[in-house]
Amino acid sequence: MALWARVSSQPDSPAAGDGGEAVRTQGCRGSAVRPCSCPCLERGGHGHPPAVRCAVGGGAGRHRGRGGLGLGPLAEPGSADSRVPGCRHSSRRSGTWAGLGQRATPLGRAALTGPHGASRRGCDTGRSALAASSAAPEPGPGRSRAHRFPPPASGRAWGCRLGPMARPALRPCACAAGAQHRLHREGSFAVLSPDPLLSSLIPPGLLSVARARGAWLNVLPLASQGTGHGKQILVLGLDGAGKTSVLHSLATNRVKRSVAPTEGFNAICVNTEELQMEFLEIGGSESLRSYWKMYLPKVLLLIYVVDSADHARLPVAKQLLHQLIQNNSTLPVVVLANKQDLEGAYCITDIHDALALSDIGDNRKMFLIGTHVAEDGSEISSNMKDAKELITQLVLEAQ
Ligand SMILES: Nc1nc2c(ncn2[C@@H]2O[C@H](COP(=O)(O)OP(=O)(O)OP(=O)(O)O)[C@@H](O)[C@H]2O)c(=O)[nH]1
Ligand SMILES: [Mg+2]
Repeated sequence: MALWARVSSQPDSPAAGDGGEAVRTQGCRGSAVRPCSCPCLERGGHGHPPAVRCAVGGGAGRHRGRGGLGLGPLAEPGSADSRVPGCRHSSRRSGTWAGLGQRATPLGRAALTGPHGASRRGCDTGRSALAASSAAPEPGPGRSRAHRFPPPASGRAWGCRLGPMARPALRPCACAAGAQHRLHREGSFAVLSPDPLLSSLIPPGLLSVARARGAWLNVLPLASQGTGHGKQILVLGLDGAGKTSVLHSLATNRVKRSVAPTEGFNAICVNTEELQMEFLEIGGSESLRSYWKMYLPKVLLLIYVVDSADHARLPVAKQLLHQLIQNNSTLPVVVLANKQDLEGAYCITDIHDALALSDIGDNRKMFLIGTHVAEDGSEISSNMKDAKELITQLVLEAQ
């Protein structure tokens, strides 16, 4: 049961679709909805931050039964919904996901959507549904250290992989970009990069860290039509949050869980119909976090992944996120509340509160999306597709 949220953004959000088929939404709105009494929040107790507006998405339209938490002026304000007395709602749809509108308020903005359809019972419902559908075991404490990328998927997003752990010697890359590649030998590992632009993403310090750890780095190539002008997206979050797993899944459209921590970084190129995007994940372990901020000025978008079930470290995740973006008031941020399949996972409302997203979302586009990478090999879930589409739209808008 996907959960997504727009925490705040500009009124001319890309999430605001053209309407199209109707998406039933209902909800409530107010400058200080505390606690919320809308159907999506039956679990109660959490309330909303001041000026948060909530709305529950209906089951029609392209949501296909997903629920979500939309925070921010996703769409133009809508009309009052007579089905929920005293509530207003609005909805617009763009592509495969719908945005819930809001009115800007001085303190913050938000629109929450809960699970759609008959069982509109709040985040717990969504979580248990996910847990029931997940056949994958929870990650064990000792993950393999061998960090491997999946094999090329339809020759598009994946293709080049070099490094001493995988292949002892450099050899010509057989990926689509072929001869465009420049090989860089860095001590015991190799970085393969299709063009100087992508190469420039890699900080020398990070290369050293990776070399010291004997890690092998992956810079996946642009597609053959690559222009060298990708749209960089930074992917950050604490170690174990699921960054690599999410990226694998976004790139291949198949669920592929990572089995080992990222010792340096991963750069992955994802092509959509509209554009080519370069995702750069920097590992979340403590020693790598100092590199995070180096990239913020260079990127169009920040994706911040949190482990929704790792309650103990949410304060750390919050602190790091706030520190990261405190000096950048306009960088769009997409927070992925990952591992929604786990029984103990916080729903996105709780994640919103735990990360204090209303404190950092006033002037920027900010989204909160519940994701999970549950069943290896299966097609990615609809909320992951939504996330991909949202990211694409944000990047397009940021250009
Ligand atoms: N249950 C569950 N496990 C997940 C999910 N996403 C990732 N995992 C598991 O969580 C562990 C960490 O995933 P990674 O993708 O390596 O996390 P990461 O954020 O890249 O971690 P670092 O590279 O160390 O910063 C792995 O065992 C994954 O299989 C998810 O949605 N649900
Ligand atoms: Mg990783």
